[in-house]
Parts: sequence; structure tokens; C-alpha cells
Amino acid sequence: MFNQNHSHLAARREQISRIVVTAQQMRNIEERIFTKGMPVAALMEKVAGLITRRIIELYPLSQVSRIGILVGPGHNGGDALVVARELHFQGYQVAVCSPFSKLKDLTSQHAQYVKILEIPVHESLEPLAECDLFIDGLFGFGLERSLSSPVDQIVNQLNEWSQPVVSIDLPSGLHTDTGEALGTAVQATHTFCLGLWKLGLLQDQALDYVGAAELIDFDLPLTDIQAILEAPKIQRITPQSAIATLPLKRSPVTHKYKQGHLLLICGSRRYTGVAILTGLGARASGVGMLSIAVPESIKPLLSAQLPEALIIGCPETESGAIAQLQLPEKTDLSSFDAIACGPGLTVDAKPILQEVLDSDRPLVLDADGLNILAQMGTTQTLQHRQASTVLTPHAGEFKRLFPDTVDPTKDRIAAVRAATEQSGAVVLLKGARTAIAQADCVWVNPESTPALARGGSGDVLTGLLGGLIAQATSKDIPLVEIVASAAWWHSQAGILAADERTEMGVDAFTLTKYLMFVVSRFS
Ligand SMILES: NC(=O)C1=CN([C@@H]2O[C@H](COP(=O)(O)OP(=O)(O)OC[C@H]3O[C@@H](n4cnc5c(N)ncnc54)[C@H](O)[C@@H]3O)[C@@H](O)[C@H]2O)[C@@H](O)CC1
Ligand SMILES: [K+]
Repeated sequence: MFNQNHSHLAARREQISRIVVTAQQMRNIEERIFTKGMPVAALMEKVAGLITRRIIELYPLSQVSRIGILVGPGHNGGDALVVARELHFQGYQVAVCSPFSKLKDLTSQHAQYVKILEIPVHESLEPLAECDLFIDGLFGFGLERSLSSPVDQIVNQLNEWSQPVVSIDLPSGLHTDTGEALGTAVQATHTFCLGLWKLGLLQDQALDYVGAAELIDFDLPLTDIQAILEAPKIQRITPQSAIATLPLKRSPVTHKYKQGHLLLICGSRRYTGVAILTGLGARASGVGMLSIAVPESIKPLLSAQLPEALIIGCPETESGAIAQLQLPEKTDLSSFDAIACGPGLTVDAKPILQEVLDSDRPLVLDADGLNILAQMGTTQTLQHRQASTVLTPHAGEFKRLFPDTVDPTKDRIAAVRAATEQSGAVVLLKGARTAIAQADCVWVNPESTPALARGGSGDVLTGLLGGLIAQATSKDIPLVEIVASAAWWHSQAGILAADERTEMGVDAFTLTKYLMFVVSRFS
């Protein structure tokens, strides 16, 4: 009985940690449980109790004694006032800054009560200058417009001080869905996201404000969540979701051809190292057979670095790009389980791209593969494909591929969604929070490291991804999930390497060495 409950709780935690919601969806979920009878005030008490417990863990009274609480007009402010009261009872010196004259009823009641408890309440921030820690309860998912005076000045002042800030639900000033700072926004040290992950916290533009983000689960019933969340579904990648997709647990009687055959087409005389890194990424995927097509002149270099791979030397253009694919006898593109094409090709390799697009194999396109595709016209070119295509652009390549769609620097999730809808491809938009979309399914990678912002790390991802897709052809796993797993694996290797070697120590070659440690650590 005990074990059953335990595993039930673990399964719930996993499900909750994958869900991502918009402000409107959160409002609807909240409405639904209030309509069913959960009292608003009781939920606020519960949530604020959980927040208080976590603050005390992070900032015990022995280290922090004076806490400033910023209170907004809505229920985010209400949460903050309950936290103020509870911290006061725990022995902290608490002072409140409440710059709004009009508060929602419940918030107003809590404001009255903290005054009765003789907790000082000020309209301005200055009297709180001596505080060691701040709790930001100005706005949560109810923020509707840019911060205006005097709140914007309060936020700017808070950001200028160097004390730690814990933001309740979201850093105040951030748009709940796009993560954009509306005018200005609190730069938090920690963000305690309440109930379910808000989409804005997973957008790159929010990351300078969010600090260390964690979810405070307050037991929203899954049935009520699922009743509100219809497609498109946005999900956070978790270690469990990623590992479940990897080609682990091989059959004891398998052989190399059953473990996938990947063809990489990459490199030029100018970009030799890129081809090597792509090959090393593919190697780390565990793919059964690896063939790499490169210009003839760089074949010896590739053979030296990747002795297990079949290196196919191809005729080259004057500029040192692959001029035509010259596959070994009795081999054509349909001999492979997947093709990954693009890193280091240069745009002189255009004819190659047409050839792989015409094949009936799953295809990953990256780097120059994407640049050539953009020149050809993304949507009309991909219309003719007979198999799946995965595009892995960064924001610049994305704009070239999809010039008439949502700007990926403004709303990355809306952008990948529009791109997959237009092109039919699986689109992976690289960034600090890489987003992957296919049809109405979106995955976001919630953890990464700036150590990966370095030449060559994308080439490693292309190889890794190609290798995973080649191994998955016989399995019934949605392609978008394989792509999500590759993104997660790649970033976790970066995190692991940065932990050991600092963020400066993660060159792309080193990254390939850390890939295998990720899987052994999590599986
Ligand atoms: N979703 C849930 O289940 C729960 C939500 N709770 C809290 O409630 C919050 C949401 O509460 P609310 O809907 O009251 O929203 P907020 O507390 O985010 O604030 C909305 C209020 O601010 C005003 N406002 C919006 N933008 C403004 C601006 N730029 N300048 C000045 N005023 C502005 C609105 O008119 C409204 O009165 C959550 O973020 C969370 O902190 C928790 O109390 C408990 C559970
Ligand atoms: K807040």
C-alpha cells in the first residue's frame, strides 16, 4: 500500500513538472477549482505556507533577519502579505512596501491584518533599504500592461540594490506568456513558480530576470488541469521523458545494421573540424553504423579521427565543397536509416541538398543545409519531401528560413509553432531554452548552460540527433520526442562539463566526451 502511494506521488510529480501553461490556461484551471468549492483564501494560505517554508530553508534566520516584502494590488500581493505575516511569526523583522491604494478584497484584508500585527507598511521602497532579502509580490500572472510610475521606479531601485530577491510566481513585470519585460521587471535571485510552470519562464528573453526557478506544487488536481489543457500541448523536457526515448536496452542478439545506419554529409576544405565534430556527436549516439561523406581532400583527416566510420571521399568544387555525392558501389541514399546534412558544407554544395531532399529518408538539416534551403524557399521545397525533415536553426537561421512568421526573438514558442505548421518539418529552435515543435506538440528544454554558446557545439548536436533518429526507425517513437531527447542530452552534457571545467572549459570536442556520462548518470 505504502509503495503504491509512493509511486503514485512520484508519477504525479513527473506529470506536473512537464506541464507548461499560459496565463489564460492558469486562470481557467484556477476558476475551475474555485467553482468546485476550493475557497480562494484557503488556497492562498496553503500556497503562502509552502513559499514561507522554502524561504526559511534558503534564508534561515541565522543568516538573514530583515526581510522587505513588495505587495501589489492582486492576489500575488495577497500571497506576499501572508508570507510577510508568517515570516514575522517565525521571528524575522519584516517590513512591507505597498505602493497601491486600491487592493483586491482578500489582499486588502491581509494588508489590514499585518498592520494590526504592527508590521510596518510603507508606500515607498526607501524605508526598506536596510533589508537583507526581498520578496517580490507585486504582480503574478495578472499583469496586463507595462509597469508605470511609481512601481517602475520601485522595481528599478530594487534592481540597483544588490540584495537577493525571491519573486512569487513570476518576476514582476514579465509577461506571463512571452517572458518579455513590460517596461521594466524585477531581476530575481529565485523565482517560485506556483502550481504549474508558466510559459514565459521558459522563454530566452526572461532568463536575465528569473534567476533560479523552482516549482511550488500546491496539489492542483490533474483532472482539472487536463480538462483545461487541450492542444497545442507545451511540455517541459524532464530527465525521465528524455531517457525513455533513448535507444537503451539493446537486444542481446542485435547486430550493427539493426542499430541504425546514419549518413552524415558535412564539411569542406575550409571547415574540416566541423565535420569531425559532427562525426563525434554521431559516435556518442551509439549508432550502429556511421558513414560520413566529405570532400575527397579531407578524407584522411576524418579517417584518423573516426576510425570506426566509413569515410566517403567525394569529388569537390574548386572552393573545396562537396561537388557531388559519390556513394560506394551498390549503395544509394535509401541504404541509410537517416541522413544529417549541413555543417560546414558552404553554400557551394547546393546540388547535394537537392539530392538529399529528394530521398525518402528522414533528414536532419543544419547550418549550411538550412542556408541553402532558405535560398531555395523553405515551405515550397519541403512540400515535395516524402519523409520527415528536422530543421535545427538558431534565431538568425530561423529568420532566413521563415522570414514571414513570428519573430523568434519576441516569442520563441509561437515562432516554432508557426514554423512547423508552415513547413510540416520538426523545427528545433536553438537557444538557452531550446524549443522543439511538430504539429501541435511543443517541447521546451528547461535547463542549459551558456558554456554551449560556442562554435562547434551545434555540429555536435546535429551528429547526435542524426544518430538517434537512425536508431529509432524501427521503433514507434514520435520524431519530435527523439529530437527533444537529443536537445536535452546535449545540454546536460554541457552542464556536466561546465560543472567540472567551468563555463570556459567546454569546447565542442570536450562536449562530445561528456555525452556518455549523462546517460550513465540518469539511467
Ligand atoms: N493560480 C492559482 O491557482 C493561484 C494564484 N495565486 C496568486 O495569484 C496571482 C494572480 O492573481 P491576480 O489575478 O490577482 O493577479 P496579480 O496579482 O498578478 O495582479 C493583478 C492586479 O494588478 C492589476 N494590474 C495589472 N497590471 C498592472 C500594471 N501594469 N500596473 C498596475 N496594476 C496592474 C490588475 O488590475 C489586478 O488588479 C498569481 O500570480 C499567484 O501569485 C495564489 O494566491 C494561489 C493560487
Ligand atoms: K511576483
